[in-house]
Amino acid sequence: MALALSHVTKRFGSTIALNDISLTVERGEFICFLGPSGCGKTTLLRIIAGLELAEEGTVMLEGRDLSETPARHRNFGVVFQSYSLFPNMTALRNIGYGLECRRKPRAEIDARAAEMLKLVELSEHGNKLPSQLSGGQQQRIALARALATDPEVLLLDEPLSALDAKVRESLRLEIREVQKRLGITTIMVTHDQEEALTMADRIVVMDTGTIAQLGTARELYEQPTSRFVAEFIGRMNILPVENNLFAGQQLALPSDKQGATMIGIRPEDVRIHAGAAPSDPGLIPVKLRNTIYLGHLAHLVLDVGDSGKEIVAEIPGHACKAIVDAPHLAIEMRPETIKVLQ
Ligand SMILES: Nc1ncnc2c1ncn2[C@@H]1O[C@H](COP(=O)(O)OP(=O)(O)OP(=O)(O)O)[C@@H](O)[C@H]1O
Repeated sequence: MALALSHVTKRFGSTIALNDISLTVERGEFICFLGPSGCGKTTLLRIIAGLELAEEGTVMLEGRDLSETPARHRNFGVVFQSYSLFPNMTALRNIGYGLECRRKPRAEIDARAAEMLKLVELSEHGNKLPSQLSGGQQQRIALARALATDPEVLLLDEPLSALDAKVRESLRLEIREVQKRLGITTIMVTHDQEEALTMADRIVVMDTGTIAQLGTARELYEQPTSRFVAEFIGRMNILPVENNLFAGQQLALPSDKQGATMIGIRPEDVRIHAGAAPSDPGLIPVKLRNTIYLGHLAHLVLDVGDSGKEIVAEIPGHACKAIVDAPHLAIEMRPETIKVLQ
């Protein structure tokens, strides 16, 4: 294990920014802290970086307690949201700056800066000033600068959020590729679930200073343990259940899910039966309120009987017409697709 946080707590006045956070990060792993604004993800990253002090708890790197180690001696590479490059220095000098501070020989600095520039595929831009580079290029220089000192851990604080969507998407893949090639342990803060899902080995979903759930993208999507996570990762229909009944219909809940009061079902798991007789057992009659056609797929907004509840179903775009034209519609919720939530 590379990094171990145990019982980290941080308050700002009466605000508890972090409440008893414990987690471990494996060597070479890419971890994302994901959560809504104010949940504490930046504070946690800053505590790991040594830019903020935890009131309680410890941060250990490879078994060493970092509590007494100031930020500049932690050998972490950090990239912030704003590129924070020195505007009067060329890309190459920006990259080599950390090595200059460490008083490395000039030849070593130049060679390393050129190597890092190549790594982020900007070799032909080394002599440009930041103002002569695009936002995406500046952020790649910032990444190269963070990596130049050969840090033990790379910390990324919303590094892509200032960039437009297209650049962001290509940089996601590029950062991930560089991270994998170097095998560097990396922690990234983001509030963008898609970013976390596409980049991270494991995701720490945070909610008001606590860890709501920690897992791979697939675990979080397929087995969310709470409503918060279920709604934060992907789309989820949240439905109230009483005595295994939903909207007056008996649900076929498996034995370990009996007694649930709230269930979730993903739109793509809601099965539509077009033309089904309303009384078919196991089916719940619905009425189509709205169709959102997105080309390869469509979202159907369905009213469940007279219950006042709605369910969103996702279907392939080509199946849309038959459903819209059907005289009766019903949905089926297969037990294995139903998630019990708290
Ligand atoms: N320096 C500070 N002084 C006072 N309160 C702070 C300070 N820094 C953070 N907070 C509070 O601590 C909580 C966690 O803040 P933090 O910046 O870590 O959240 P975040 O999840 O990174 O949010 P965002 O996505 O908006 O950056 C918030 O309630 C915030 O207002």
